[in-house]
Amino acid sequence: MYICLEGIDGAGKSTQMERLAQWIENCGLTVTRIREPTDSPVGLLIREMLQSPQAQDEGFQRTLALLFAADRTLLMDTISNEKETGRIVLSDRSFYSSLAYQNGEEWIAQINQYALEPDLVILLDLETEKAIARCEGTDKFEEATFLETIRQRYLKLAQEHGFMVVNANNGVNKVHEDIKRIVAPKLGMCI
Ligand SMILES: Nc1ncnc2c1ncn2[C@@H]1O[C@H](COP(=O)(O)OP(=O)(O)O)[C@@H](O)[C@H]1O
Ligand SMILES: Cc1cn([C@H]2C[C@H](O)[C@@H](COP(=O)(O)OP(=O)(O)O)O2)c(=O)[nH]c1=O
Repeated sequence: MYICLEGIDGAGKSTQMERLAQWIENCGLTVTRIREPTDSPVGLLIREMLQSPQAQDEGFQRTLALLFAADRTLLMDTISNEKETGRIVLSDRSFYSSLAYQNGEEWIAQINQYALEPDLVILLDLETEKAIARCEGTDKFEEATFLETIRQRYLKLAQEHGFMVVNANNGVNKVHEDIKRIVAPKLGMCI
């Protein structure tokens, strides 16, 4: 099963990924953790480019969208193989991040046509002000108005694609419990 956590910068994806992975492993299942952008040369290039002052320029954004699509294409064989062997793939982000952060829905869908759809997407919905407070504003993507736009796009995607939405404004343990309640029945596990 391919499970993905989505949400704006600072929503708690990395924190919850680790807790969820440990809980699933403690229940005796094998988990493969992935994240986007990856640690591949493409992913490292993306992270470098995100620091650029031009990160939000339209042309730059098109290049980033292509790089994000290329970066995730490298993951697809791994995800397919892990699913075939019955392992759980837990991902921090997916191609839905490109639909939320980059512009041109049809084009984004086209360049991501080889991206696998997660079997379960959990959106960590966080108030933008809290996200800004949690992030050091390390890259251009962490500006309040920009993040609020992204947050609203995620909520629209959630409605269109059946994401499970978790209130990420709560404490870490409460968010973790809410995520477990969603994942447990999908994996035939008890909480
Ligand atoms: N539920 C929470 N309440 C308060 N702070 C949190 C919560 N979840 C995560 N954090 C903190 O917010 C920051 C961003 O969390 P992180 O998991 O890295 O988010 P993301 O991966 O979505 O950017 C970290 O400093 C983390 O310790
Ligand atoms: C995967 C992906 C990430 N991003 C953005 C979201 C983040 O601002 C940035 C780096 O992702 P990430 O390291 O996950 O940031 P964070 O942990 O703060 O959420 O890249 C896109 O714009 N498009 C994408 O397709």
